[in-house]
Amino acid sequence: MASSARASSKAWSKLKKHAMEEISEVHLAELLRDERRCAAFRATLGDLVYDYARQRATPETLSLLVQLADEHGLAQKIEKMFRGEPINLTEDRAVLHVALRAPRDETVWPKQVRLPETALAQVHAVLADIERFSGRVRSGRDWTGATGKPLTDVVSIGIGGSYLGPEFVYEALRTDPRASAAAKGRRLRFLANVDPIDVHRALEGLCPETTLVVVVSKTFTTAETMLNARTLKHWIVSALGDAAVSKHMVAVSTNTEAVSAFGIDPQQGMFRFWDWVGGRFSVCSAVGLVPLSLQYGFDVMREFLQGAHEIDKHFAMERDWRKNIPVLMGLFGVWNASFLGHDTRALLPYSQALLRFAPHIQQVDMESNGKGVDIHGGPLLDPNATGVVNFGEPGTNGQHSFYQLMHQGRVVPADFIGFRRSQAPIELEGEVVSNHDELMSNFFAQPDALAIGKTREELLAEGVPPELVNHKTFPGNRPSSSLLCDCLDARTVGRLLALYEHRTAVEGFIWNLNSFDQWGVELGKILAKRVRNEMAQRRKTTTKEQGVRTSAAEWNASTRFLLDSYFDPMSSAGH
Ligand SMILES: O=P(O)(O)OC[C@H]1O[C@H](O)[C@H](O)[C@@H](O)[C@@H]1O
Repeated sequence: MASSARASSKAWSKLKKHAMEEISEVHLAELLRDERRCAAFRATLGDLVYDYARQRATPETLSLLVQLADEHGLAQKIEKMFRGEPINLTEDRAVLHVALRAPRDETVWPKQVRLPETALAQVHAVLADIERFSGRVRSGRDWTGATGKPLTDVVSIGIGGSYLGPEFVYEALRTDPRASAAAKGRRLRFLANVDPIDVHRALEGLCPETTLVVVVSKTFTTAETMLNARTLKHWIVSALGDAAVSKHMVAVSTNTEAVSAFGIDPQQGMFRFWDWVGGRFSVCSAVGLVPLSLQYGFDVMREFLQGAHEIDKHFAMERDWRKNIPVLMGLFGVWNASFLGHDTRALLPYSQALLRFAPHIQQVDMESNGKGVDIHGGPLLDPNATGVVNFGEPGTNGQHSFYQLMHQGRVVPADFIGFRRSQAPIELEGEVVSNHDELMSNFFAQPDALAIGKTREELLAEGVPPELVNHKTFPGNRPSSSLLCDCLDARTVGRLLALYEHRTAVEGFIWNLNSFDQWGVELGKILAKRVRNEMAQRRKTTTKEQGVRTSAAEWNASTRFLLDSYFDPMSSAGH
């Protein structure tokens, strides 16, 4: 497929040529002087603005990217996803996270993108359970701890997709006035890492009597999560006895048997999701909805789902790709990686509340598109460009950290995200602007500094000493997009999530890879199991008298040395 897709994709070769012969010759400073282009290079959806005038692209580039999307069957691929066809071929699974946030009556959609009725029924049955359960716990009366005290604190155990998204949403809403009022008197903690330090931190200041533990794991076999779950079970049981588990622990999973074997009654304390929800796309399932509804109440979370759904609808229904925001984001992602050769990109939200957005999108994107073969196991369409390195940090913090490299070092395409209003405004008398306006001044300035830069001539005209001119030159021509929304409320958090989920899907569809499996995480797990077995063995047999048994021969010399040194620092002395 890979080579034939490339051969049959006229747009691919045209884009290569266009990038080399035309785009390499134009500078963003020049492109930004074209008012008509600037006016055309933006898309809006309600209060949300996506401005891509600072992409290194001309109207010709955009036409070719649209052609590329069509040649790669983007519309058909999106349709298959919404209809629930098993597009995750290696696992023979549908990819239906969009059903998690669709209203119950969403079957009125055109049939090309009609979500399966059974999925919608399943989703809404679980949502009703979550609404009921979270209401009971939050009431402080209807579901209490084993000693009758209200469960005011929640520890959500989970890792990867069962952690990153919920934590991003938790942080994003922590300072939203409505969500924070609803969370009054409640605490939500996340326990992800198997590092015992994380247990210590998650439990700091908590008391078993008032704590509810939510064990979140799609498979209910993930080593880290299960050890942490056993650790907290022990914490609860040793304080309150075995019977307390049914009041203090619930599970979110697809694996009923394992939940039951762990000691949680699936009838009473399990919230289901399904194999058609990928871990990193599961925030809108019970994975996020259980802990977040406990913290912020179901009504707030309903708005979050509505926000995500708005984008889903726009993504599925807007067939003019020039107006479809997630499609544009994906097309520029492909353009920057495959045609302009940038293998890194930055996510720069100008909101401290989005501090965990980049880590979540890192998983969404890098676990999805960091692949070595195409969807059929053949060579990749673009072996150099799939799997972009994503990183990010809220502005303005990042400006005082890694922006130096972005301005004068490597070219890192960036997404700037800003808001018209702050979640928590401050206006000081005597200051020229509000604190939020101060923040946003940077949101508007940085993309231009990256795009336009500063020339030698300008510097010399300003009287910069000649020996400093080279140091102070900014080459510019560094691409970015700007997303501007009203305010970071639950609805907008949902919209941001869906935009970035779909960006990844669009890129995967164009690159023709499977964005929905993750075989690359398996080998490390298998090796860790072997090491664990060896460790258990050694801990058993190592005594003072016997000394440390040396590592089994199955390890290479380096691993053998490191293992020996871990067990006995003296063994590495002299090396
Ligand atoms: O939800 P779980 O089954 O515990 O899986 C947790 C995580 O671990 C796996 O290794 C995958 O890399 C992730 O995609 C997944 O989200």
